[in-house]
Amino acid sequence: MSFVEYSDCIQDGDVAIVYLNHNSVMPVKVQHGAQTQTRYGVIRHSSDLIGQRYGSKVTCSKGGWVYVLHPTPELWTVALPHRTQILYTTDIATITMMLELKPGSVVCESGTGSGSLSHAILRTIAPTGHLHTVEFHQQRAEKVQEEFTEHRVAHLVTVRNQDVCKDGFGVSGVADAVFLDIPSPWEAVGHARAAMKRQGGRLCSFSPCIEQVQRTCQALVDQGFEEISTLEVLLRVHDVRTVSLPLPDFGPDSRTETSPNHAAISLKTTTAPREMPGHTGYLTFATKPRT
Ligand SMILES: C[S@@+](CC[C@H](N)C(=O)[O-])C[C@H]1O[C@@H](n2cnc3c(N)ncnc32)[C@H](O)[C@@H]1O
Repeated sequence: MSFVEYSDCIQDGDVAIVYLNHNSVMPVKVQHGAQTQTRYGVIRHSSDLIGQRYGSKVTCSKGGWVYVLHPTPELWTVALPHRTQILYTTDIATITMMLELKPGSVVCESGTGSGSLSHAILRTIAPTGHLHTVEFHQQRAEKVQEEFTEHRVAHLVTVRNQDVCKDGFGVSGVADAVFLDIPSPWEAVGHARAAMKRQGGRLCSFSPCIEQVQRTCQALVDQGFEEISTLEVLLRVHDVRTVSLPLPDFGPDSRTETSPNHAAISLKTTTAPREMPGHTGYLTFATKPRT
């Protein structure tokens, strides 16, 4: 098992994702002799997990069942232990596309936080890219390093425990893309520029408040970035429902003298929610031109 390579069967030492229902998934470190308690009863790792195929339905001791899934960055995002606010897949998908990430990309990120975005970046840039991620909170930096090792992606990432606004990313002239998710990104824009390749690259900054965006955009202009644009990604989930619509009434038919038609038809359609309490943050993108 690795977050960047698929395996068929569950092995001792893997991190598997136990799916209880759509709103409840949990990561499990698979170990010979260990047990995991769920609301459906106990899962015994040696007999229930090791050697089974990923995707199997496993019956727990109380008779209820769960699915055991191969980890992916998307499942990790909904299962990971939170140490901070995290980015979710709707924003992550847009960030990946707009930063033009691909296998082989070199990326700088700060702060690492709980590593939600980092895992998605690693899957995209594998097998030849590298992520330099900077986190100034020591325990968070250590915990995420431990997780990268358990998820077998540590060879693709360097974690630095330092203040990105004071000390930068620890590399210069190597990054194709930079991502910032810190309270004062404008203080890190100069370091971001220094970390990027001479031939240019893309930058993204995530901020919940528009005042942060304004200060970041000003810093981007001052540092010579171009194509600066800010967007917000809102997910609109449509409800499928059956509606009844009256057939159009064009008046009496003069030839047959029949009365107007008051019939209705019933059909399936979708409706968007009237309100979307979906604000996560603003994504500001910019391009560093070739120097
Ligand atoms: C909101 S979290 C990042 C979440 C992350 N994007 C994820 O998806 O899990 C912000 C992180 O930035 C770190 N941070 C804030 N200011 C920083 C700085 N100047 N240098 C390095 N890390 C910083 C915080 O300690 C925190 O862990």
